Amino acid sequence: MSTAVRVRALTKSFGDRTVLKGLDLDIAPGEFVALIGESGCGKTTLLRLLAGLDEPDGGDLAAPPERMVVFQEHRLLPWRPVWQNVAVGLPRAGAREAATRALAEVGLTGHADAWPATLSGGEAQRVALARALVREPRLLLLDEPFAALDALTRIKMHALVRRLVGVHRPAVLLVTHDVDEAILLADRVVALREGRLAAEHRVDFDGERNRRNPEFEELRYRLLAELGVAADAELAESR
Ligand SMILES: Nc1ncnc2c1ncn2[C@@H]1O[C@H](COP(=O)(O)OP(=O)(O)OP(=O)(O)O)[C@@H](O)[C@H]1O
Repeated sequence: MSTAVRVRALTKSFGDRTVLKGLDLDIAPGEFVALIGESGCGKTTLLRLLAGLDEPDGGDLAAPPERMVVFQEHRLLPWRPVWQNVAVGLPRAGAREAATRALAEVGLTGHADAWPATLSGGEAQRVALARALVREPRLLLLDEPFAALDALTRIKMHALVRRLVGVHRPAVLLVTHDVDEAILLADRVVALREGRLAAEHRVDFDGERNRRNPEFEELRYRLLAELGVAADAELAESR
């Protein structure tokens, strides 16, 4: 089987704190994997290694060079209009057309000449998504890209990302601490705990993929149990 991402026995420490302790992970071409885990467990550390932004201490890591990252904050250049933010780094010939197409895909056709500062948080994240997808990456790395958005915008972004990923078919690693988000979006959910993958589940429900499906609820509680927070979640929800 071909893989987009292949990670074996990956280790990473910061000072005397070992964050990744021999982690294995494969992602197939076009597969959408969500990585969940408690705050500080090393999710962003893994994503940064896959993005080539940091070096592992040990183990093997193979990821395609055609990779793009969308972060929690949009990281747009404030001194460039929206279309130039999308086109940044593209060959000059055809850059405007490519940016225009990408902005249309994320529903921002009318905003090509706007300045980033005039965008809402959700719009800015859609520009960041357009900037990533316009390059047709083989690997799309999403580091909690919806965490700073309000709940209604987040719902819309979930639908948009699912649609766009279905069209462009990159391999995706979504880092999130939101179990529901992971189950709603991913083909496979993996849980990181104490430096290793503690669990993984394929999301292939018989019924529809929404919170009303009992299969959704069952997987959600199983994942919360595997993360060690199921009892806390039940307590919080019974209030
Ligand atoms: N550059 C760094 N220098 C020192 N320590 C770091 C560095 N980057 C991460 N760490 C530490 O590594 C651990 C894992 O951090 P990481 O950001 O990967 O966690 P996370 O699972 O993404 O957390 P969160 O969900 O809160 O974003 C934390 O204890 C963090 O303080």
